[in-house]
Amino acid sequence: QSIETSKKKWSISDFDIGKPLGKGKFGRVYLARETKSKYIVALKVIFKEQIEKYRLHHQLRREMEIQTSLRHPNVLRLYGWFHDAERIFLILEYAHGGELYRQLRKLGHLSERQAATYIASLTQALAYCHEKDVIHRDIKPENLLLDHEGRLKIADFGWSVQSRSKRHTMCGTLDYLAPEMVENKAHDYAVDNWTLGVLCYEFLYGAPPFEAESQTDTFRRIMKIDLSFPSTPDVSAEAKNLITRLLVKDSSKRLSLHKILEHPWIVKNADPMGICPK
Ligand SMILES: CC(=O)NC[C@@H]1CCN(c2c(Cl)cnc3[nH]c(-c4cn(C)nc4C)nc23)C1
Repeated sequence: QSIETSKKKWSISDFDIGKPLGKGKFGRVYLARETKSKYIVALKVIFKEQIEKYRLHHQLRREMEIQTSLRHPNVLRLYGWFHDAERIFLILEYAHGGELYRQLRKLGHLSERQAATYIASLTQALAYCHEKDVIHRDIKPENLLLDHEGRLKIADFGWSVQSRSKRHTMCGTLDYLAPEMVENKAHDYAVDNWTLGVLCYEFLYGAPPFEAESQTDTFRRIMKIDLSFPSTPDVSAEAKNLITRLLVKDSSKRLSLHKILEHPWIVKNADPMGICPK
């Protein structure tokens, strides 16, 4: 039985539980090994009474349906799930490299090649998700993991929606919210394009573009598109051009995912294998 076969009825006795890896939105995540195959996974444990208390059934079910259906090298796999009396267990792909966030904090900011490689990977993953009518809406460094080769993996679809229609619900921290979400207006796929602009800026400068002391000030800066580029680190004009063409208030005027992949800065700097050699 490989971990990939979905027919198998898994249970907690099929796994040796290892160290805690951190906490996701609804519960904790542990390193775990499937006893027979010795396959390493991340096991996300969610307490049913937490889900009931916050009435997050539909959201959790949606996260599971979405993540199970997605197959992309830059999207963390959900292999399957099982439950017991009080807990739900998600059997997730284990990303050996950990959270991209930690690498960003450690390095301060990334090189243009590394940043372009991650943005290209994210763009390809989002293009794939949008083809499957999935808007992630919560792409931020904490939800980005790295595999053993340094390849980016989007995790945590807790806030994503399967939708054709426009969406209205608030979510995520403010720094990454597009104007139409900040204004709680109907929004569509283009929110993810905006977020790519925010992330590209943060990868290159080490902080998001509209960071401010208070949420109110961040709101204001987003609504005004109050974008400025520090003089250090020295960032190429092409990188600034891409960021400027994504952080556009009118969502219909943002650079499309396909146009991002053709942008000179991406073409010149992104590593085609999604792994930026050190
Ligand atoms: C996106 C998200 O759900 N973040 C919260 C959970 C924290 C650990 N989660 C992991 C998930 Cl869901 C999958 N793989 C992981 N690998 C790691 C990790 C590896 N190292 C060396 N350090 C860490 C940490 N963590 C995970 C996800």
